[in-house]
Amino acid sequence: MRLMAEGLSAKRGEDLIFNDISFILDASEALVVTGPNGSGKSTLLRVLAGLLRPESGHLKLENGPPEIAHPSELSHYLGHRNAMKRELTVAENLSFWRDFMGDSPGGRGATLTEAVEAVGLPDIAHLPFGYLSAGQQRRMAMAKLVIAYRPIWILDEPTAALDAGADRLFADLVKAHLGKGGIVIAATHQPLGLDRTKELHMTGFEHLAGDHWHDA
Ligand SMILES: Nc1ncnc2c1ncn2[C@@H]1O[C@H](COP(=O)(O)OP(=O)(O)OP(=O)(O)O)[C@@H](O)[C@H]1O
Repeated sequence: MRLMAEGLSAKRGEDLIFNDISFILDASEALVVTGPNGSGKSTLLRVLAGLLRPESGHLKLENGPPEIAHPSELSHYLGHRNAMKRELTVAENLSFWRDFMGDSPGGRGATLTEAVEAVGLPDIAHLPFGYLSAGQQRRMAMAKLVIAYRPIWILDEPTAALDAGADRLFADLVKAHLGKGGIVIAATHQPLGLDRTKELHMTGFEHLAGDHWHDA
């Protein structure tokens, strides 16, 4: 599978936030999007997730499932907010997401037990989401990534509120996903602990895109 962004630009209100962004990601590749506050990282991720229409340019998928009209149909999007109902239990929230998202062709999501174990919190799925600490809430939001199978993960500041242990756990989840041929695009101010990533540095109109492979 190959995900290609060609000449993307996006507006917020009347303002052009970024212009002419292109990249190519093959299976097992990660793109880390960096840049100062307000440079357009979240806006770009929302475009990639199909939540915001680009002003110009397009996204293309090569060698993907034939029935897919837009790459967003194969994507998980984890935004700044966790998108979980505070009044429902963790188990109810995750079950909702599993049923709502369904699995993309070519894979199967984890069971509820496997998903909460994957984020290191096997014993609190019966609690209302609102009872959890900020870090526990973020970890449970990550469990959404594995409870329904999606080959493309789009992650906005995924490790905000996480402690060092959860950082490592998250890096392991991402590595496992890449190891199975997944694609990851993550906006972050902190290193994700990945060995090799492509990097896109956003600076408003003057962004630097390229194959900057980093060794950890
Ligand atoms: N809904 C909106 N309406 C109008 N302008 C917006 C909207 N959302 C974001 N913007 C503007 O778009 C620009 C880019 O914002 P964006 O959230 O994409 O930046 P970012 O790089 O993700 O920032 P941060 O590192 O602070 O999360 C900012 O100038 C912001 O004020």
